[in-house]
Amino acid sequence: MRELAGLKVAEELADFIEAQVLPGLDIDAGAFWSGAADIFSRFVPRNRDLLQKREAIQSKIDAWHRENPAPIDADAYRTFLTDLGYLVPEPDAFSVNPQNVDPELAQIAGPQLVVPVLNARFLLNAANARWGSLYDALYGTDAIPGTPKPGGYDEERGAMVIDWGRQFLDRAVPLEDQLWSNWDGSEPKLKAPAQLVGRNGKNWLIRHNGLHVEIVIDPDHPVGAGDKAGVADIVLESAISTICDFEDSVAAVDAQDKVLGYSNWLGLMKGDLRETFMKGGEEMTRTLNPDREYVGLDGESFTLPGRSLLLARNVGHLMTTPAVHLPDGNEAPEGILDAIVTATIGCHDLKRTGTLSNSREGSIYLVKPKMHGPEECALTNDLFDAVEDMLGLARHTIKVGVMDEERRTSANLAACIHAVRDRIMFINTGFLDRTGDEIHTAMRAGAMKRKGAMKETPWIAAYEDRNVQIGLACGLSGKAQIGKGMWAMPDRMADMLAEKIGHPRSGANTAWVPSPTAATLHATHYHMVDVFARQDERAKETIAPLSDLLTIPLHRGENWSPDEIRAELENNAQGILGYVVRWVDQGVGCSKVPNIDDVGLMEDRATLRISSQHIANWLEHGVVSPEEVDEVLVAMAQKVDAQNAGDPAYRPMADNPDQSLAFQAARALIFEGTEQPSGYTEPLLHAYRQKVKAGG
Ligand SMILES: CC(=O)SCCNC(=O)CCNC(=O)[C@H](O)C(C)(C)COP(=O)(O)OP(=O)(O)OC[C@H]1O[C@@H](n2cnc3c(N)ncnc32)[C@H](O)[C@@H]1OP(=O)(O)O
Ligand SMILES: O=CC(=O)O
Ligand SMILES: [Mg+2]
Repeated sequence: MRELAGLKVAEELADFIEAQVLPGLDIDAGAFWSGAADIFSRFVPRNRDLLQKREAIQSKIDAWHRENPAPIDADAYRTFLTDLGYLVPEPDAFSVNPQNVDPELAQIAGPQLVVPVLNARFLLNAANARWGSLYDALYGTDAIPGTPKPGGYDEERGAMVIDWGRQFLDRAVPLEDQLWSNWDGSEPKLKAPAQLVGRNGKNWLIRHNGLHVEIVIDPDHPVGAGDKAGVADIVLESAISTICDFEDSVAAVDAQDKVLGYSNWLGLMKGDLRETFMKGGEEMTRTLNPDREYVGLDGESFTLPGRSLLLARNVGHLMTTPAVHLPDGNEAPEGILDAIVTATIGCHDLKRTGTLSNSREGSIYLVKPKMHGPEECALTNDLFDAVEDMLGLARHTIKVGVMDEERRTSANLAACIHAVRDRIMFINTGFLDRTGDEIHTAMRAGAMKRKGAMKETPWIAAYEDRNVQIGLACGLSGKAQIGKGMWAMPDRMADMLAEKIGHPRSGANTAWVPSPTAATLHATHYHMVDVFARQDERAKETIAPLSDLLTIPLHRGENWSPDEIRAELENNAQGILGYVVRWVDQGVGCSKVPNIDDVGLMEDRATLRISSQHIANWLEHGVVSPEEVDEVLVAMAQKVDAQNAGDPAYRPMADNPDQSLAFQAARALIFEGTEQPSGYTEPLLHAYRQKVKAGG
């Protein structure tokens, strides 16, 4: 550790900041560390107090439920929450006022991709996923029934893809007097002629609902050769923005991990990130795509962004990091370090020290997760003020995306938005964490419904509705995003196409997707729905009642059979083990884990929070016994071992669960679940991963 302005900073972090981050920024190392030390000294006590407040509130809620067993008296419960300060007064009517927000967030409705920041190969892919091949996305997934026949291009499937693509164009950008399938490749006469905006060589560029569609003409291409208009592909503007995630999709437990994440973010902000890897037996190097060149119909050249607008999701207020120790010897809050370092790195984009630019409007975009209520949002706001002062940035250069994913934030959403009203770039419903917090907050109220049934309960409908309605009432439309959550079945693209259109229909101008392919397919939805018109309609609605939001999803006399209980338990246990084993043993923070029906599910720390809290809740209320849980964990460990048999780096758990740190971590997440702060999984995951890294 190096002593810097009273802080003890891990060597690799100190070296990274001084040798790679600060050069080019006109910030002197001494000033940086004293600025950082000053921010820690000002914000650490407040951060700690707010964490203590979380615990104090939770223990009072626990006690109330013990004294007021279900059925819950809704009025008494609400009075209790008000007296507790859990519910705060609504602010007077106001409108948010962020300045210099890029159009990708304020004006364009389209998909938002999320990508783990520790994986440079995926990160580059994500940044480049601004544009995606619709033909590839359809051909290679279940969006089209069946699978490609092996042995080269499957013409029959190709024909289905082409047909799908033409029908999409007919719906999104119809021709005046014919179907796109009859088009001969001459200048397309669109029903709305102004939608035809330019050319790239022979390709045609169309703009609809703020999104571009490029019709690729290449008669020499195998697909274009068989097409009477020579169409080789339809390329869609897809991942309009991308969240580079330092939080729930990564396993970052020490200075080494943090520096890897920060250095990838630096590569993105400077535009020089590159990664070389083997794919299909060949070495390939991936870099960031340049912007795209077009010629307008008036003959004037113009460019369009070649890359997704990039945001960094910092960690929340809870965790501390061994990368920096405070003068009192304690670890520093990781969220404060993230704010300082990711914003400093963002200055490379503002100063254009590299070749490519991210924010054309000169903003730095940081997403803040897992905040509980307005005081915690105010902490973030003041912290970002302090970071701006330290870096000499104009006030509100750093924008914030507020994840509405904790119950105290949903219940006080207008006040939360008010706390960051001049820097807000989005609110969104992180329904996965939010479900975890729903269970944890009401842990002592009774046994929860099964996980699947939870989606049909009043609280979640009210949560989704209120997020849009309150966002609109606070004036977010046209200024910031109102977003929806993740599609967590990365291989189920047909289902996604059928269901996720519900997000733009709900008035959301973005929704999360797990992969570039999903981004391209989800982009088609924003051609079907005019989101801003939907927002105008929804702005007239009455806001869904808080009482629905506060209705706890308790089991109500459903007569679960032993088989149903077992199935629920097995499903949760398998998901936990399948995810935790890769996190703890291999440092993989986001995985596709097959569920009991062999559907690959995206698992991250938020889905783990739900599964572990759910079993903890059933244990607490005697729906399952500790012995049953232990027995199921061992049985599921065998299953997970079998699922990973092809991975040479995998360490089996079932033969000797007592010796497997991964198995022990999974078990602790359940058996110590009621005691974990807000039901979060990161304290235990970090502790076990650190043991593995230490050679344990
Ligand atoms: C509740 C929440 O907080 S949700 C937010 C956190 N979740 C996420 O960030 C999800 C991000 N997604 C992922 O990490 C991955 O898609 C997973 C883990 C779900 C699946 O990963 P895999 O099993 O490796 O995916 P799969 O084999 O289907 O595809 C891999 C290919 O897709 C690409 N890919 C997959 N996901 C992404 C992504 N999010 N961004 C960019 N590229 C991606 C990879 O680059 C790779 O392509 P390449 O070989 O050309 O590099
Ligand atoms: O972060 C997203 C969530 O659903 O949780
Ligand atoms: Mg979350």
